[in-house]
Amino acid sequence: MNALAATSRNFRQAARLLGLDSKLEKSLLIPFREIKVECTIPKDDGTLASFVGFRVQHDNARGPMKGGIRYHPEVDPDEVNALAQLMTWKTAVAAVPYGGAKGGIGCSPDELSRSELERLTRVFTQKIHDLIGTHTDIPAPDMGTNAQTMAWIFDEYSKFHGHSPAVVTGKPIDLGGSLGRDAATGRGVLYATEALLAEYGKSISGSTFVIQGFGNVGSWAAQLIHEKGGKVIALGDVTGSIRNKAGLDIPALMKHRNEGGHMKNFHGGEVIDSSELLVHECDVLIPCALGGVLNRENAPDVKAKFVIEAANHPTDPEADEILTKKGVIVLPDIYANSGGVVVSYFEWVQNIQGFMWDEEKVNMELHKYMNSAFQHLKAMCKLHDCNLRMGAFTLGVNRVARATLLRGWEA
Ligand SMILES: NC(=O)C1=CN([C@@H]2O[C@H](COP(=O)(O)OP(=O)(O)OC[C@H]3O[C@@H](n4cnc5c(N)ncnc54)[C@H](O)[C@@H]3O)[C@@H](O)[C@H]2O)C=CC1
Ligand SMILES: O=C(O)CCC(=O)C(=O)O
Repeated sequence: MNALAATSRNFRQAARLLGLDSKLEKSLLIPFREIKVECTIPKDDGTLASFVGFRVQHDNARGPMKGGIRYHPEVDPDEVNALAQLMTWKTAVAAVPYGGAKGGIGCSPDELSRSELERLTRVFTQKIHDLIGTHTDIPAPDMGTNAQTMAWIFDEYSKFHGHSPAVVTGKPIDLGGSLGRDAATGRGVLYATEALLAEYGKSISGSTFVIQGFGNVGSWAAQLIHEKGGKVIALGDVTGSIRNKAGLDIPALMKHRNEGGHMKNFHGGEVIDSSELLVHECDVLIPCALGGVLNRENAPDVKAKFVIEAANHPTDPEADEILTKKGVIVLPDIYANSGGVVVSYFEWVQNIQGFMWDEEKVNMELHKYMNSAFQHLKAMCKLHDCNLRMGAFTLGVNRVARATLLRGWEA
């Protein structure tokens, strides 16, 4: 089942639990707007290269649409659509005043030079600049993009609309980025994991972790878990996977990666086959890379007691059922990885106010938002006698449905 079918299925299940009117259900599912643009750039060698860029704006009942931009070869319209829909429920679960959107360009960022990436980002921005905006749709980083990408979008957009730092979040600090945004998704994952483990009388320091992905989300999650005394015993990325039963030295691994080193060349761990990573023995498994990595093939072999969905849509519905039957507790993406969009909201607020918060305030507010969302999520699980995924979906969908009904449809 592809990401869109899976996300829509979860939405429909939640709509049924909430007893939503079928017409409202249909209207909430259809995206507000789908944008597809051709982006042609001259490569450094003078030849032309064409790419397809997407932005799906799913819903704006609760506020301007919000969501990242992904650069990855597997970006396709259905996936972007699913990710945009997830953003609508995620911003509602997090209780930030936004709707949902997502964008992407089908490309391999590792195979493009910095200047090619800059040209591609600027062309994409030229094609969508009149459809995004501080109070319309606010992009942010996702897989394959980063603060530099956001700086180029901000600069290109500002050529058309004047100085507009709040049109994107996840910017470099020097351009109005928020302190703490770079770490925010990983930090949110830490707070969410702490809240979940506490329900079972467990803690970070007494647990072992396996992490897939060592980019923005995975490396921050690993570092913060390591600082809290958690033992990261296996870790993998696109360059390979490693393990160390005594716990990997995460700061040393960060240094190794920052110097361009591949996983398999890191001396502090034993190389394992990447197919072993997700089924490795551990207390907590944290996928922080691609979607659909937990599926019916590997789910029966998962040994973790908890799965924290730091990636978007890492568990397909078949795997979800298998894991539930096995008694594995899955903390869903629309709550677990919401720390990024929460601090994006703080960045947007700071840009609009023209006032910068210190990092302590950012982290303290993030903690409050993550804990409050967890309490609301638990309450929905109790009310609807459902698992955490349905608890999160009913929480998010109900808030968006209420906002939609209050706004009405009169022309
Ligand atoms: N950056 C953010 O603030 C947020 C990101 N997310 C989600 O978190 C996930 C990761 O995003 P980022 O860390 O931002 O991306 P990133 O581009 O910084 O890092 C991606 C990581 O995934 C690894 N990876 C890629 N393909 C892989 C494969 N086949 N097997 C194993 N590892 C692989 C890469 O090596 C890299 O370590 C995505 O699902 C994204 O949608 C969710 C919320 C916010
Ligand atoms: O920070 C944001 O606005 C959105 C981040 C994102 O794309 C996500 O949460 O999946």
